[in-house]
Amino acid sequence: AVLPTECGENTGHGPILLGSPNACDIHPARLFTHLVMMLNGKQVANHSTKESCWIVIDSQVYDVTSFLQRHPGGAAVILKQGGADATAEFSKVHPLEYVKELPEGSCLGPLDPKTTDALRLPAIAEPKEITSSEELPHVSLCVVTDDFQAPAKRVLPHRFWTYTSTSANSGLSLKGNIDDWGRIKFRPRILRDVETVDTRTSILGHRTMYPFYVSAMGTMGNVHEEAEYEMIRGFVKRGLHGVISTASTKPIEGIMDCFVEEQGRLNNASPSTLFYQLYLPTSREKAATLIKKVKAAGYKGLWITVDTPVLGKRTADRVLQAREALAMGLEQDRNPERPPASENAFAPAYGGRVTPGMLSASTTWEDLGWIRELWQGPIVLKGVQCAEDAKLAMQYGCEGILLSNHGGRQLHTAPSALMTLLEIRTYCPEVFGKLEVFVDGGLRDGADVLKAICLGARAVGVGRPFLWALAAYGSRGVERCADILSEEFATAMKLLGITSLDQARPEMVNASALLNEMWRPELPPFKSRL
Ligand code: HEM
Ligand SMILES: Cc1cc2nc3c(=O)[nH]c(=O)nc-3n(C[C@H](O)[C@H](O)[C@H](O)COP(=O)(O)O)c2cc1C
Repeated sequence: AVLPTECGENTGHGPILLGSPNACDIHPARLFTHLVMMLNGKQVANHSTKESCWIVIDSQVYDVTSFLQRHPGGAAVILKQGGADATAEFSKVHPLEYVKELPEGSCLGPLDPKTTDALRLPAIAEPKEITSSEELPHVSLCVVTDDFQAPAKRVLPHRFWTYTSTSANSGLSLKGNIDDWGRIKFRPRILRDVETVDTRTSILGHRTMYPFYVSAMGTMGNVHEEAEYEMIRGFVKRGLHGVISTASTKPIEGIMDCFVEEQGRLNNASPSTLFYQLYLPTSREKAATLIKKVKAAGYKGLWITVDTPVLGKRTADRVLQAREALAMGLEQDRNPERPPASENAFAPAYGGRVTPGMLSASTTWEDLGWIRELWQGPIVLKGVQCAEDAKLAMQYGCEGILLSNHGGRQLHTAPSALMTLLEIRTYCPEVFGKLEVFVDGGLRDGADVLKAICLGARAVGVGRPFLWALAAYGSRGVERCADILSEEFATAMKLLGITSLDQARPEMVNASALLNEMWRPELPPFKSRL
């Protein structure tokens, strides 16, 4: 028998090494074969149909035929890679360790590195409108956050643009988020000395330069190859905090390492902190493992997303997925409403599909008990949308609540965060003294942040503007986006007549237009006196 002799190398006729860093779990029945031969690129290239689909990931060959219809992201995206090296495409959306989730026996063995030229090329990826950032307007021409949209749209493949820019159902929640900021007006004070202003505050005890932070956004690898790393490089330089998504492209620990490295480069002068956004998997064991990992990595707060027991209806993504499936000859792509029974350990990513095992729809308030025991740090509920739940969060001892409708991506016609903020002010103002209240959704102008602060919010989360800035200009864009918001914010403070955030008062804004539409408990039946 031929035994493994060396690590990670193929001599052409020698054995293949199990235990090499990228060796997969080869089915025992195939073990012997794998000890003596590698797979040839030409052989792999012959398996590019839905009847037999092989792909290469990280130098290993996988038979994914049976997995095609079970892939939560749809069959078409994998079939496009049939007979080809899928590593690049795969790494854009999943950590490499995801391959372990393929059905047992899928790994056929290593690819002979001398035969990679014989592999198929993946079906042509959607061309970007432009390929070089030099063709984009100079970053300094972005003077309001909306200016990042057009460059991002040009750089991103259409489906990723769609994924980031659209929302649920007919898009009314997203529109409401954006519009409501404009419906609150300032009531400025004059003739106060506003020569210098202090824009600093703290979030969960961590100092920040400005009362806004970068919202949790999944699968950033779609918008920039350095994904979360590049986003971090931008916002740490500006002293902002960031919330890292469970659905991140890069691993939990890698993201923290990048953060620490960036901090080191700045001589630890940036007050930035990383928090972690948690999507609770259905399996408590998996959830516990994840929480322990997050804690060990050093994240400072757990932001549990509570507005996503299931994924909202991402209409535009659905259309694209149906088109893509048809283009690959898959008339019936997997019905998004009927996910495969198998469970997997990963975060919901994107694409508007239901992802089995990754979102617990049965979570209740009582679950906060065991989560807290494991986590033992500050907890923020992300996605509180009415006064009653704000009060419950207070009673359950949460350190914070984030009023949010998930950027309009979840419940159709869900209230904007500002509407919920007003509801809380009206029906349970005691909440403000007990926990920190954050808002997000549709914030595009730094001046608007100040309205939320006047109404009692601690800070505002900003999502898409940072994502688009990252897509078009990398960390430079993120810095620029932070600069735009901070300059607008500081200017607004001066024009409103305040020099520090503790001077921001509810009477400095006129929220009557929103208050008129705010929910009210049903009045007793009206009795006519006539
Ligand atoms: C190894 C096992 C795999 C697992 C467990 C897995 C899991 C997932 C999950 C959970 C999603 C997110 C769906 C959503 O939230 O909408 C997804 C999407 C996606 N996956 Fe995979 N995947 C695997 C393999 C692959 C492979 C081999 C490829 C090929 C390159 C791939 C490419 C993609 C793409 C492009 C999407 C986005 C789909 C869309 O936008 O509709 N995945 N996958
Ligand atoms: C592309 C994209 C991905 C997102 N991914 C997540 C996520 O993984 N987890 C989460 O809790 N919220 C996620 N959100 C919601 C944001 O955290 C935030 O609530 C929202 O984007 C704020 O609205 P804005 O984008 O209009 O600023 C995502 C939003 C977008 C646009």
